[in-house]
Amino acid sequence: MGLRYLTAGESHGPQLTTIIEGLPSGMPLVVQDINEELARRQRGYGRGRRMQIEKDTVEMMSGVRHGKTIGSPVALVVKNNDWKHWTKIMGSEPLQEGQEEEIKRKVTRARPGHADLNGAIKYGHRDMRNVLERSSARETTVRVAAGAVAKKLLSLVGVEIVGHVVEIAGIKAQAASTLSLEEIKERTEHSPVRVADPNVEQEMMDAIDEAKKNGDSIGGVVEVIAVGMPTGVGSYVHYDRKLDAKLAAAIVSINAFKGVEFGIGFEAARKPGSEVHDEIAWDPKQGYYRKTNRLGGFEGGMTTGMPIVVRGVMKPIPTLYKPLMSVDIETKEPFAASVERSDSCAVPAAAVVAEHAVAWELANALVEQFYSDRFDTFAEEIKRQHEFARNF
Ligand SMILES: Cc1cc2nc3c(=O)[nH]c(=O)nc-3n(C[C@H](O)[C@H](O)[C@H](O)COP(=O)(O)O)c2cc1C
Ligand SMILES: C=C(O[C@@H]1CC(C(=O)O)=C[C@@H](OP(=O)(O)O)[C@H]1O)C(=O)O
Repeated sequence: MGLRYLTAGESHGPQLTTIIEGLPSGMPLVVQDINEELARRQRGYGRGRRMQIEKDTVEMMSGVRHGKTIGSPVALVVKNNDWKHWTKIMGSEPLQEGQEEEIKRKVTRARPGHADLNGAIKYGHRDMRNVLERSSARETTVRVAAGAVAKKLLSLVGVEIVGHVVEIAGIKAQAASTLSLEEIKERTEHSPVRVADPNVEQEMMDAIDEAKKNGDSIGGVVEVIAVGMPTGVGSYVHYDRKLDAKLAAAIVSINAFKGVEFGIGFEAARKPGSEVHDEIAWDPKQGYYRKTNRLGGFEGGMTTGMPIVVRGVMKPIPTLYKPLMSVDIETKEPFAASVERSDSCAVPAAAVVAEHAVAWELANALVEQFYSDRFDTFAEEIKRQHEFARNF
């Protein structure tokens, strides 16, 4: 038994919804736990006007009573403020005769890099709005809401997690490996680009301004660090039980993410084994540990007990105010792609999304491995695993 969640909702529809199942009963949870994370996702330099329209907050519709989970599914809703401007275009009622052209705002010129054309062909939509409404990263709002619940569970069993930006458009932050997780949290929380290295902050902001001015977009790299996971979570026995593989899928599932690495990542291809693998040591206080953490907290699909370090690369935003060429699906003529209101860089926001995507997978892995219907016994099992590993 693990956790699962679904999301529903269009970008300009009335609301986004998530239903989370499998949380142990008796876990403390309040809306503020989630709202703080939603606010973090909304901050970040480079976003378009939509973020000024929205002020994402969650309504808890089920599964929590008097500040604690009760074992039943937790349903969370985030209303779209923008919906009021889109009720005609996005309404569920059939259109009246003559209304079609007036209100539909049909999208027929696919944006290269977005889901428009493939989605239209797949589902047979002549209006690509039917695709973009759901492929939009607006959905990451409720993924963060579900991830915030996971983060809460993790914090209650001693696992802390942070996501931050390490590169934007080729501008690299100094490695944060010398900083503690707390320091990274503190430094990045008030940084407009969510970067721990203050020396590159302005340069990154300038690059975003420049891209915006040119009607272009830029991408970057985010890093998520998690500390406090017990040793031996995940498994080597089967491909679909490897926890690093699940984290990789979670990162690439985020809109516009194209690659993942753990620890020194792709650098491992260029180094001998003696400079990649982490020597094992033991001391009476902490038990086994690695002298370095180049593999980013995983061996054999299982946690080593060292910090988990996972990075993801985000491509530049596909919607360009100076659009690339495309084809109109009505006429088959070449046309500049549609321009929808858009961000020019969403890497800082995506760092928060990645943090929550990883939090979800870690919480799920703990629930699967230390399953209990009750939160108190679940938390005790995790404590026992820490002790077991320490005394092994
Ligand atoms: C936080 C966030 C904000 C995004 N904002 C935009 C945007 O404003 N305009 C856009 O075209 N794409 C935006 N994207 C990226 C698209 O959603 C994404 O490229 C698209 O769904 C196609 O999926 P793929 O790039 O993963 O193939 C955003 C992604 C994230 C994570
Ligand atoms: C709404 C969000 O991001 C959106 C993601 C997105 C896309 O194509 O992915 C396109 C833009 O939508 P809109 O045209 O409504 O401004 C972004 O604002 C959000 O992050 O909450």
